[in-house]
Amino acid sequence: MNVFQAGLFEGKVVLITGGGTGIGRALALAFGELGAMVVIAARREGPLSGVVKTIEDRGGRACMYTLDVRDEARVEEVVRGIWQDVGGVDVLVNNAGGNFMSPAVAMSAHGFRTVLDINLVGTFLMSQAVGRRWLDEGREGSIVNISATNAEYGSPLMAHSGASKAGINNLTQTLAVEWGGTGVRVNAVLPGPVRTEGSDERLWTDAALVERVEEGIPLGRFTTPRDVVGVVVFLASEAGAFLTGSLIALDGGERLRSLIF
Ligand SMILES: CCCCC/C=C/C(=O)SCCNC(=O)CCNC(=O)[C@H](O)C(C)(C)COP(=O)(O)OP(=O)(O)OC[C@H]1O[C@@H](n2cnc3c(N)ncnc32)[C@H](O)[C@@H]1OP(=O)(O)O
Ligand SMILES: NC(=O)C1=CN([C@@H]2O[C@H](COP(=O)(O)OP(=O)(O)OC[C@H]3O[C@@H](n4cnc5c(N)ncnc54)[C@H](OP(=O)(O)O)[C@@H]3O)[C@@H](O)[C@H]2O)C=CC1
Repeated sequence: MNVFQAGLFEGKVVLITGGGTGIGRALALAFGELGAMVVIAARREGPLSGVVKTIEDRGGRACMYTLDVRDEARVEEVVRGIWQDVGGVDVLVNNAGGNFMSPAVAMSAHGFRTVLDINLVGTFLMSQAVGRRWLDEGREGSIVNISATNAEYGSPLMAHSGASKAGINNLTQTLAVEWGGTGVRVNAVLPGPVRTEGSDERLWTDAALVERVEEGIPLGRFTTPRDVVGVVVFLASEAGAFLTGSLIALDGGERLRSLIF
């Protein structure tokens, strides 16, 4: 992260959902190193407290809330608590997400809804709870949604995830238009495949599949959490001040692989 100025987010509060593991953890540690007050929120206390401790051990500031992004009442309670405890939020990263592999014909309606609820409805609820306060206070803010390249060109074995991420892309652009007048920016990053705790357990379990996918990526490797950090920090910073409604694919060209024959 040393391409970014030290103290870039000094005085700013950055709220990251799903900040206890994977991409969210990498984001939390990076924003902590850049001086932000980092607030992380997810269901499990264990991973969250580990990240808070690491940030504090490195001299940064952080706190945590347990919440399920599908629970509207709890989302409102947590966001109200954040406003009381640390004075508000400057950057919201909607990173919490769920996925599993299943052919569409075998997927239960509950399984489909579960992923839609976490990814799309959760992103809406968090954005609404934070955005309402920004609009009421005339306060500027930046939302970065973690989408995925499976939002585009179909999403075999991940019908729920692809549909939810396509919804996130559209929601990103709608909120960018509705809220732009008050200085609220809303953007999305679309990573390609990333190796993380959650995805290794649920998606990248087959070594042959991983190898095949990796071979098809023009830049020759999976996206890393560090790649995601660079783009999210850029979008949330002053360098991204004129970007809103942007959907940035971050996949080493993986989504274009079908163009090579
Ligand atoms: C280009 C690359 C594209 C990749 C894009 C995106 C990648 C990622 O998102 S990776 C992130 C992976 N991390 C996670 O998924 C972490 C969070 N995940 C979870 O908590 C669970 O996996 C969850 C999504 C299933 C949600 O958990 P929970 O709320 O506890 O839901 P249930 O366990 O009660 O299950 C609900 C429903 O879904 C069915 N189901 C769950 N897993 C599977 C599976 N592997 N195969 C088929 N069906 C599954 C489950 O059976 C329930 O349905 P019903 O049985 O009909 O009740
Ligand atoms: N890995 C990949 O290949 C890709 C991932 N992405 C996206 O990146 C984001 C992060 O995923 P990744 O780091 O890989 O996976 P992880 O499973 O490591 O992280 C997901 C995080 O979301 C939290 N979470 C899940 N469900 C909920 C919920 N209902 N309420 C609150 N928090 C929740 C989890 O914490 P807890 O269980 O404690 O709630 C966990 O910390 C997701 O949005 C994912 O879709 C996008 C493209 C590719």
